[in-house]
Amino acid sequence: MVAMEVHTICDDVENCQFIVKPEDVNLSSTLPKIKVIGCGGTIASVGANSSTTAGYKIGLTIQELLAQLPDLSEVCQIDYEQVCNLDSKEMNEEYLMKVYACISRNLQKYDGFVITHGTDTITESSFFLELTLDFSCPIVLTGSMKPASALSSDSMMNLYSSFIVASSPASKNRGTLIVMNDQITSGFYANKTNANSIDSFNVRQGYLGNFVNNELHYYYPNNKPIGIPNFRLNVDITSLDKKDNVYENILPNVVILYAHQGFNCDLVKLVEPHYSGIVIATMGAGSLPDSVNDYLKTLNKPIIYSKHMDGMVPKVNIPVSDNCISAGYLTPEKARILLQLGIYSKKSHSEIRKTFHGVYGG
Ligand SMILES: NC(=O)C[C@H](N)C(=O)O
Repeated sequence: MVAMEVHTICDDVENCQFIVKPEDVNLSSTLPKIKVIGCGGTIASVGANSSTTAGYKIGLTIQELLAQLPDLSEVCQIDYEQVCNLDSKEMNEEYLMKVYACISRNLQKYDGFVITHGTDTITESSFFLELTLDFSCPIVLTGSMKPASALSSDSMMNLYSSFIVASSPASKNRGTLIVMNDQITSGFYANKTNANSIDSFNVRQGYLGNFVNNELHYYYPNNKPIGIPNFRLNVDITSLDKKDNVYENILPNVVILYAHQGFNCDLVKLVEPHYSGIVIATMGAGSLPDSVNDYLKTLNKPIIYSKHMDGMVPKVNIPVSDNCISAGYLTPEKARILLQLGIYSKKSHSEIRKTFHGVYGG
């Protein structure tokens, strides 16, 4: 791994004014108390040199990132916890549950949370946390598209603006938020739309607000997206991140299949016995060959019809069968999470259908 010099604005990170250890959070201070949870991603990564924007490695801890921030001592108190330090392609149920447990345990103690995360799967995590946590405080997820070591990296600015957003009372009751490239987006709606551009988190539903020169502007009053169900997870949040393997296999297995010209039942038959449910990224707005639809109707498990581009799947485009359900506007990745939670909560096919309908017009 290539070492990067960390330019520390606080000479003594351990004792600097706004970064504190969890046990040192001053509960009587009137400044908002923000917990930052480090998960890794490009925001914490280092390239071979300052022009490198690919092939970089995760190289910075959350503490090292915090050390590069401008002074926030008049804005908030920050403490940190490194839950993992990974490219988000390695994020899985285990790490997601650790993040869930960390926030659940600390909800009463903090005024807001910032999660640093790889952008490839940041919207899966924001969507999962939205559906499983019962919260009104700001939960901000951020990442970057260029490594922290790159010229014009978006890494530190995204992190900095996330603290401003998480510290503001105006950010309460808006659900999970993704703060990237000066834009504030709903973590429920946001999708990554480009693999390279720093302006990647565009959403049809619009940005919630903007961040310019330390000023935070929301375009709409505080509100969460409509119809979001809340799933109660029956997990021990106190011991969840202490024991090994406690958090594995909590959620049922759901697979995503990607349809294309010539798609047939072969792959479906191969994977079907191993999964509790299947999401299919269909062609267009729910299209699958008739032979595949006929087979899927016979399965005694939920099949979610999603699209693999922008748009939605109207109900009339999919087979009329108890187990065949439209994902509405949901991407296949988010449909997978919603289906996992539905099956975990022992919902019937018609209850799962209602959930998809309510959450995103499925
Ligand atoms: N921009 C990024 O963060 C991409 C990186 N591969 C990740 O998801 O961890």
